[in-house]
Amino acid sequence: MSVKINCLNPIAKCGMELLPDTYEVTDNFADADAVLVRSASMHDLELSDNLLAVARAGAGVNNIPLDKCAEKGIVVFNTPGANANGVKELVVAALLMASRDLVGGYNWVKDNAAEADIAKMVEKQKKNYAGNEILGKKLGVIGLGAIGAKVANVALKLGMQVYGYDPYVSVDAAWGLSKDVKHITNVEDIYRDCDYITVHVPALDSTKGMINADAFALMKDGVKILNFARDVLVNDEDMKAALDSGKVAKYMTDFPNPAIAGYKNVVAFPHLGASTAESEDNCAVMACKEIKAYINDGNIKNSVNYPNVNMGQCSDVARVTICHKNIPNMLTQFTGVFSKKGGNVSGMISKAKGDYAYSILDIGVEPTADDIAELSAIEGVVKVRVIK
Ligand SMILES: NC(=O)C1=CN([C@@H]2O[C@H](COP(=O)(O)OP(=O)(O)OC[C@H]3O[C@@H](n4cnc5c(N)ncnc54)[C@H](O)[C@@H]3O)[C@@H](O)[C@H]2O)C=CC1
Ligand SMILES: O=C(O)C(=O)COP(=O)(O)O
Repeated sequence: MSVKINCLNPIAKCGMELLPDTYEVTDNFADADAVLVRSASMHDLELSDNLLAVARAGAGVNNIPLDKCAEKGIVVFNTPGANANGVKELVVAALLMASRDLVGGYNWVKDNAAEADIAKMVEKQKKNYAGNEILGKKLGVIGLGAIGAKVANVALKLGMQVYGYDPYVSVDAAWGLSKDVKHITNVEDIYRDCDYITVHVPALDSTKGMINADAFALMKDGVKILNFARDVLVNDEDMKAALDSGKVAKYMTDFPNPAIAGYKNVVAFPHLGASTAESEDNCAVMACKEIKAYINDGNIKNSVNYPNVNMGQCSDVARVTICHKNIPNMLTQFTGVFSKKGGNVSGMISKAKGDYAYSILDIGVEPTADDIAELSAIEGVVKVRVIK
């Protein structure tokens, strides 16, 4: 079995090295069985019928057409938490940079580096770059997933009072969260009370533009906003008005766009959150393991559009996997294809996620082309694969 992998972004070598020798890298997207991607947008790409899987080496999947992939039986993975520490550390830097005018001070020194009496000038100039401390200040964290929980915990260690809001927090993330984070159930309490607000939610229809004029109206004057999640979470025009009025003292973001890049009191970075050697390695390793487990054994871990399913390795004659719609009466139809010719189904697992489901069947007979055609013809079946 030869498997063709296409990388839409560079993927760290230590991940690629985990792929077996039977895998080869292709530059041709249309030819690929599996795709590895970071932030490259896939929305305008034609998805071929042979494409089985996409692994996003990272967290956010807003660059991938998830529904279109599900409809074509393309399983999309991400790498939960693999770059969270990288982002957390950059957010800590941003918290400090929002408080001390490191950028202004640094630029002043650079501009005056040739002055012979610079050491003397510094003592006169420094008042222009004075700031405040974060100790004792209130930080609101919106979204307590892999990144938000880490940011909340480290901010407590830096002496901040931390307010956390996440109505859908996972059990894992909640376990990792310090009990000293104040549990907020109405996001407006964060807007009203906090000196710093940081957002760590995915870009969804429900979160787009959430930081807008209504939210600013509730906030303290001089609030500092940190956005290391996605630019679309913030309404740019409302942000510019809030910066103009002084409602927002600083907007720290990893997502510059033409509307806010270069705007007064905006400090923007070129999407650096996950750009550390450690995060890139962690994401690549997790993504490549996910692809290998799916392509070689049909097992799904960390998918965002199909359910997680693990049936280990096949010890019977053959394994057939089926991506299908989450509708009644599918399993009896699947087993029927094999049982009517005396084929024993020795193992079966089926799980659903939203409108889609995924089933694995281990069987005691070699499936024929007719069997596969029969399975594929069942209404609601999206993709059938013979693994072994
Ligand atoms: N700057 C960068 O380089 C990076 C940015 N990101 C961005 O950060 C986001 C978060 O990443 P992770 O923490 O790893 O993801 P995660 O999936 O672990 O956490 C997201 C959290 O947001 C919560 N959430 C969803 N809707 C919400 C709402 N309306 N209000 C409050 N909470 C809500 C979820 O319940 C979940 O706990 C990603 O989706 C991505 O957009 C992620 C990694 C790197
Ligand atoms: O993981 C994420 O959501 C990120 O934003 C990181 O993006 P990147 O892999 O650095 O292009």
